[in-house]
Amino acid sequence: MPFMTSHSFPGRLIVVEGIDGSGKSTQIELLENYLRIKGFGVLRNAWNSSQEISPIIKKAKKKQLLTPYGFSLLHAADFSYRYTHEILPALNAGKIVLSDRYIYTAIARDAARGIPRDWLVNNFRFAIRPDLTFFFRMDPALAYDRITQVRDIKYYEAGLDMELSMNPRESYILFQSRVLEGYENLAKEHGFSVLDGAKPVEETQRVVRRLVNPLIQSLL
Ligand SMILES: Nc1ncnc2c1ncn2[C@@H]1O[C@H](COP(=O)(O)OP(=O)(O)O)[C@@H](O)[C@H]1O
Ligand SMILES: Cc1cn([C@H]2C[C@H](O)[C@@H](COP(=O)(O)OP(=O)(O)O)O2)c(=O)[nH]c1=O
Repeated sequence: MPFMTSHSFPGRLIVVEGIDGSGKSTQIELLENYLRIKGFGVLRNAWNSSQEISPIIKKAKKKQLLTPYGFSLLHAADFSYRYTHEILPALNAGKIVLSDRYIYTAIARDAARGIPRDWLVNNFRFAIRPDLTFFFRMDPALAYDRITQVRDIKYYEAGLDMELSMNPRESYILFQSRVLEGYENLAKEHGFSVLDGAKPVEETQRVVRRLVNPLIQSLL
């Protein structure tokens, strides 16, 4: 069964992927502003953000109740809820959906926790192929330094549950290097638009807009 068929909705699905700290939120916010100013209908949609499921994930995090499988299924439930009730309706209405992370996050990140990749891919067989996927490639050490300039690193984003190292920086680099490997394989398989997350924000956003423009001309 072909994995992730392309879609025939009038809208466009644009995805940003990359490890924590690679610049996804920064770029997607700039792109959203750019598109809204040009008069496009835009829906920005983030990983782990549904009203229905993300509170459960938050509670489970606090108590560290679940295993990687448990969290992977909760994140998949959150995604399928948003996909059905937010993403598809927006695409059907001819909107541009900006997805801050997509199923690739689960495949790369949960596989880095030892979950079989085929099982993960199978959980998301229903999802359509995005029209454009940006992957902000980033050295984990640089990403760590960026994040910790503005906030503390999160327990799970550093992979501290994996007991790779007691040192948060070392753990982050080891865990996110595994996630990065997962992304590199997906980038080849799915033809991601790979950008250098270490480049200046404005330079990257210029490239992002240059790649998005041809995709949305017919929506004008
Ligand atoms: N190209 C860049 N150069 C320098 N700092 C950046 C760049 N892009 C983002 N940042 C900063 O790095 C931090 C993480 O960026 P963010 O967009 O939140 O990453 P992500 O959403 O991928 O976790 C933020 O403080 C942000 O301001
Ligand atoms: C909170 C938690 C997350 N995870 C997994 C789920 C996610 O794939 C990954 C990242 O967790 P986290 O960064 O907290 O989740 P999110 O960014 O989706 O809000 O860690 C566990 O395996 N066990 C846990 O207890």
